[in-house]
Amino acid sequence: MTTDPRGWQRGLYAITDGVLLPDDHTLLTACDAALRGGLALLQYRDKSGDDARRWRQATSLASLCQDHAVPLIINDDTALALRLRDAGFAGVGLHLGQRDGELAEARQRLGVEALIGATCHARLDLAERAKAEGASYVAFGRFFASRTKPEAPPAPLSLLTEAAGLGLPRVAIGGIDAHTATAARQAGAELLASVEAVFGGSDVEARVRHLNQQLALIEGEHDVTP
Ligand SMILES: Cc1ncc(COP(=O)(O)OP(=O)(O)O)c(N)n1
Ligand SMILES: Cc1ncsc1CCOP(=O)(O)O
Ligand SMILES: [Mg+2]
Repeated sequence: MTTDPRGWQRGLYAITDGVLLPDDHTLLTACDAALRGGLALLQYRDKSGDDARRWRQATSLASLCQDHAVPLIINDDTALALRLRDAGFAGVGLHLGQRDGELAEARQRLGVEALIGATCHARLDLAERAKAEGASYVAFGRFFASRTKPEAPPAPLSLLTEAAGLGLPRVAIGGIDAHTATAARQAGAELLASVEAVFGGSDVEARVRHLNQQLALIEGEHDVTP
């Protein structure tokens, strides 16, 4: 699905935000720029509760992600992910928090191929349960101060190292930027999830390229951008 030879399991995971990207044009322009900069995954996270807006924006993003061969992950909403899949979009996945519905049921409804991620906060037991219920990746955090979700419970970086034995890609979230990404990656996170560092300023493509360069430096690679 993704053009990155390492697939969706490693790299930058951008998450949209209804405050930073308030209208369709801003959302689509910024996501297109982020995809050009090089993403492993893109998540549509919209808390508006406006079904028409959510369908309109999700279909546009699904089409964009398909063009870039990057999976689109739908936050919170199993029904929306299913509806997109049934409309013929490829590479549509789902991210569920602890209060967003049953992961096992979502896995059954979306099928074995779908990417489904789970929020595990600072708890390995939640990650083990998510794995047993069919999660494709487990997300921990927040690891650093976050203006997007300041109330998210804090987690220690050591948790990422402890979670290595799960054998699933580990996502680090919460205050991930070009500086903090280093520590999260070194602690073991394969995927670095970020809202503000990606979408919190102008020239989103340059911001993503800079983040990817930081990740490449950590790994001693020359470049991870496409
Ligand atoms: C990759 C990733 N990790 C964690 C979250 C947080 O999910 P959740 O706890 O359900 O909180 P909301 O995002 O729904 O506010 C996430 N969205 N993505
Ligand atoms: C959704 C979510 N869950 C835990 S922290 C967070 C927000 C991440 O946003 P930012 O990268 O701007 O800190
Ligand atoms: Mg949620």
